[in-house]
Amino acid sequence: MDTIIKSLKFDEKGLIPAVVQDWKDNAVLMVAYMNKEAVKRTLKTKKATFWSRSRQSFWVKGESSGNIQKVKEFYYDCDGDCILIKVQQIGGAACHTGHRSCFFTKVTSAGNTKTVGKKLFDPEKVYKKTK
Ligand SMILES: N=c1c2ncn([C@@H]3O[C@H](COP(=O)(O)OP(=O)(O)OP(=O)(O)O)[C@@H](O)[C@H]3O)c2ncn1[C@@H]1O[C@H](COP(=O)(O)O)[C@@H](O)[C@H]1O
Ligand SMILES: [Mg+2]
Ligand SMILES: [Zn+2]
Repeated sequence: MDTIIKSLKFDEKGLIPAVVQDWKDNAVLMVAYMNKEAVKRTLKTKKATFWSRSRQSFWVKGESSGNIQKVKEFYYDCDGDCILIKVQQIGGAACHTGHRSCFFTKVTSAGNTKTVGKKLFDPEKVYKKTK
């Protein structure tokens, strides 16, 4: 565990980005940040755990929606400044908007934006209390 932590480069705020991919079809689901403790918790519990910059707290993805991410594989890149986890996405959708992936806004070649894919759940219903 400590060897892994030492191989990772955390930024000046103690964070490292983590790309989350679906373990079956490699769809890119979301990007979030981990600190050292979030990396440790993710490896130990096999549940994707991040540091939420907006909430300044640990965030076990799915803690309120139930859409947890079971970690199947854990990678870091050549220079240790980015994590890649392959997960089994419980509930099918990673994004809090109800989309499967956070990357549902496509910039077209003409320079416009287009929403890709459909919502798999209604966030109003899944996240009962509003932020
Ligand atoms: N559920 C999500 C969620 N799922 C995916 N993402 C994406 O994960 C990234 C990190 O989100 P955060 O705002 O938590 O953290 P951050 O990026 O460090 O902070 P910001 O600077 O973006 O505000 C963003 O790109 C989001 O699009 C989510 N971001 C926030 N949430 C919120 O997290 C809470 C718990 O949700 P569950 O984990 O699904 O139970 C709810 O309040 C949700 O609204
Ligand atoms: Mg963000
Ligand atoms: Zn999202």
